[in-house]
Amino acid sequence: MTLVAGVDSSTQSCKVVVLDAETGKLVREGRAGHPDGTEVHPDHWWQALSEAFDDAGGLADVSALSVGGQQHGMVLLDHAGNVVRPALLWNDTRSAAAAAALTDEVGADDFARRTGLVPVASFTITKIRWVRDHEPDLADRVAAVALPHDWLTWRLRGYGPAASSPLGPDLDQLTTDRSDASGTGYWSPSAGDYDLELFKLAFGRDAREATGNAGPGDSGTVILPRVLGPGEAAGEIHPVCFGSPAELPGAAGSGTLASGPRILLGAGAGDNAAAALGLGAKAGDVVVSVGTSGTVFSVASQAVADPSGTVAGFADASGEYLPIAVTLNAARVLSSVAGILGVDFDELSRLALEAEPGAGGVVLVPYFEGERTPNLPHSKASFHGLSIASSTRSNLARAAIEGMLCGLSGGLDSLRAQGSPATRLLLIGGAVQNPAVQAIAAQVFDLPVVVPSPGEYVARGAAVQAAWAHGGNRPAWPVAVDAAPAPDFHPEIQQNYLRASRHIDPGG
Ligand SMILES: Nc1ncnc2c1ncn2[C@@H]1O[C@H](COP(=O)(O)OP(=O)(O)O)[C@@H](O)[C@H]1O
Ligand SMILES: O=C(CO)[C@@H](O)[C@H](O)COP(=O)(O)O
Repeated sequence: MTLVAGVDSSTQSCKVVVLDAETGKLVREGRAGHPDGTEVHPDHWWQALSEAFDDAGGLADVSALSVGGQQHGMVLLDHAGNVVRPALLWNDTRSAAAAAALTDEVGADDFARRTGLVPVASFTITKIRWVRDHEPDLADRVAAVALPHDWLTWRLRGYGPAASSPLGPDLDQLTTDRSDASGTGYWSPSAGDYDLELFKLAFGRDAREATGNAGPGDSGTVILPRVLGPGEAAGEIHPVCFGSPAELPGAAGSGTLASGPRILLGAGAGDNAAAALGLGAKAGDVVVSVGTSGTVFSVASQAVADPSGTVAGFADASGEYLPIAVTLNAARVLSSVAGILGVDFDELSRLALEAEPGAGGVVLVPYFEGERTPNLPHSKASFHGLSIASSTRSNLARAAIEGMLCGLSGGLDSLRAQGSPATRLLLIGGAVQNPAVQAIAAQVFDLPVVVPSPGEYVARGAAVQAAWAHGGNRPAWPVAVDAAPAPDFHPEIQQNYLRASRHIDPGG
């Protein structure tokens, strides 16, 4: 049996799946946690990756692997391959003013036409502008800008700081893929190329794409990862990328990596594009993921440019496009409200299902972390419609789930407005295991809802890339369905939510 592996280096944790390349059947899996916060040193991801490999029983029998990961996180490297500062993640909103400035300088229409995006604080381009303006000494040291999956792939191939990597700091070996490049704000899905003018506008320095050939760096020019195509390989895992076998962090799994056969490394992908691959999403499928972020996306044959910025026009990992709307407030809304109520997730679910659709008029606009769609980075969460009679624990629990899903339902409407056909909705992500989330999704979305069997679909999509790079063809593994809650659309839930949203204080 040929085995392939996929990684999801996500916001809260690192997950690894090992699958049968022929059938896509799960053979074993592992995971390790990431630290909290919107600013994280990439070394934590590296450590978690090593632990997750160990937890998954090592990679000795694996033929190929690929890395999916959280998008947009800014990893800055100097000439010696050192990380210049902790990465600013997709949910770090400090660059909101930089986003507004870049939008003013270029114009929303032109930005959308050139990159498929209108800047919000999540996108990498706003983060490099923030560093230019707030940390100029660090900005001067920057020799390359990468994303989380790019950096992990580079490290797995054996590159990194001289003291802690077998092959040293060759920045020209950095790679990425079109799905993750399309979330930077300086890569064009329609042109299939970097927009180096935009990079220079944001960071004040020239940039060029990595060549893949070792050579002397050109001192002032910033290197951007070489963009690999679908099915392409980035290289191979270096047998001692985690250090010499004796120094490995967690001997068993990493030790087998050091002594095992060569492992091909796929291109990797942004997590949402990887999930689309893992689900085998087709035209008409709309994927809703409820993890740290809330995302609603579909696979499209044409690049999307929405000058309102509601839909981001990413590229996907199969050669097509991935229109997407993303909220900052998803699974953590449920943990926050469960914390307020002093209950666990099971009890939150029981309470929410006890209340009537519409939660007795109680609405939670859940902007605990500010918001990205709509672009309200400084806003805060607020409950609306509370009366003595309606202020019950059940209504508060239901309002949390309804509010979280209504943000995504607005995204679905915007995807449709951009031309995405929508015939069914596939529900994935950690919070979807909550029965109330599944049942309430069937009331908030006006589409048949399908819940694929529980699984790490981002990691699975990365494994699709690994199998594709290894065997030369994209595998078509089946996806089992776990549940299909009966359609029970209640339009008043969204109407009440929209009414309450009009009263939001933008803050700032
Ligand atoms: N039964 C549940 N009910 C609600 N939320 C849950 C439940 N199980 C897990 N979660 C939440 O799902 C999130 C993890 O989902 P995941 O998709 O792995 O996130 P990410 O990919 O962003 O790291 C956590 O915030 C966790 O609290
Ligand atoms: O910002 C985006 C996509 O644009 C997020 O989807 C991140 O990619 C993080 O994903 P999770 O870790 O929440 O899965």
